[in-house]
Amino acid sequence: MTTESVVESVNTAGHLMIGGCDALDLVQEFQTPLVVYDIEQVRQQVRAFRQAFEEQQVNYVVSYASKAFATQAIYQVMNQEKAHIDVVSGGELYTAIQAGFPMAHVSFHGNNKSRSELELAVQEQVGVIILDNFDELDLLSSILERTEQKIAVMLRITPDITAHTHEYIQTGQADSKFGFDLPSGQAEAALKQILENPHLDFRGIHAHIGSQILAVTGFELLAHKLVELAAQWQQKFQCPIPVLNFGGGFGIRYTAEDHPLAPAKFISALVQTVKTDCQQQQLPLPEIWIEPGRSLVGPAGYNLYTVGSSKRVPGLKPYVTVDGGMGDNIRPALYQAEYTAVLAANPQAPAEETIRLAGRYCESGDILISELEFPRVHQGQIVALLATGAYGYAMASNYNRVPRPAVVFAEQGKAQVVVERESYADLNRLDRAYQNK
Ligand SMILES: Cc1ncc(COP(=O)(O)O)c(C=O)c1O
Ligand SMILES: N[C@@H](CCCC[NH3+])C(=O)O
Repeated sequence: MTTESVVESVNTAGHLMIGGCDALDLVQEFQTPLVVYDIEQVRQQVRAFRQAFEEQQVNYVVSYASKAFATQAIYQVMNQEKAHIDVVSGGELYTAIQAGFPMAHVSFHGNNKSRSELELAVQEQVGVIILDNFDELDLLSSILERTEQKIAVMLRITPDITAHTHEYIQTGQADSKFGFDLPSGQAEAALKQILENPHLDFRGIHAHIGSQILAVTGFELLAHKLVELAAQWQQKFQCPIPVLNFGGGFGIRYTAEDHPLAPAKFISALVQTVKTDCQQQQLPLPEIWIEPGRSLVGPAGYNLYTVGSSKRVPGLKPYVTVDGGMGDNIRPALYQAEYTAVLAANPQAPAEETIRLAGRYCESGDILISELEFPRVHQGQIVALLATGAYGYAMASNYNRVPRPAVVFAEQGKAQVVVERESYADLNRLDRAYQNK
């Protein structure tokens, strides 16, 4: 991919700017590898989705799929922007509690929620639990019976819509581990159980078709499917279906080859389909919920690295290695995900050669960008990987016993650490000597 096609904001010195801060100043202050978020950009994305719904004049919820990047600070930002969140584990839920996030605005997802996770969700009275399977339905029912509590639930169905994206991030195909199957009648059987259970308050139907989706077609198909199902169920069981939740999956631009749609395009196509179908089916218009993860935080994230060693062999594409890699961004190794990078000191510098931007981890597959047209770079220069804000830090590991980077939020020229850089001592904090005498 080419750097020329990337337009990033620069200051008068020609340096990359993130959230009004000079990227080189950020490196000076916080070192590398460093994860930086332009928080205004996050806010703008949330507002763009909300605005798109406002224009359609429907009741809606934008719920941030926090698996994309789950920290107390981002939960605070989402709350300021009136977004709900969805969590998929006790850990994310605990983080949201610590952040003071309103529990009524939390949806709890997951295909194997444990007893203790469900107990925590019930104790905290999260807004809604998205039921994924019969075992969970039984487990939750037993907890509620014992505690004599009630909770709102939605039913996640497998929509059998195959999103045009990487196989590993497809979730809506018929043979998926997520959700209740429709053709076999299992989803309907689950609904009956829910409606018969006085501890469960049925809020609606959920489905998610996949991630990094760049066209509206899948969402329109999903809208047809969920409205039809809602109409059938309402007629058969006389139950209101207050909410249709269409999940997330809205794609973003990683490279010049990606052409994502603006939130307004996705939302108007989705809402228009729901409105038309509801009218045809004589179904009252439900609340429309979405769960964007990647699209809210992805574009706003930057991974800053320092160039270390290079390997240049005549006839072979050079390896230029940075001080991070698959430990802070597993996506290239895991999904062959593509990224764009720029030189922080001069994002507009013309390309001089095609390199492989390699990571520092002991894996041949630890290549962040396998074909990057780039200026000739030297040790000590700073490279910024763009659009790393979703599923980057969130999927970070301590592979090779490398501490995870710090995370900084930059907004209006001010920068603040929101996750400290791990130290070697942090890595050893949970280790215990082996007492084998
Ligand atoms: C149920 C559900 N909702 C929302 C998301 C968020 O997806 P994305 O980050 O692509 O918007 C996912 C992940 O794919 C998901 O499984
Ligand atoms: N982790 C994936 C997305 C997972 C979506 C979860 N349902 C990615 O980086 O693209």
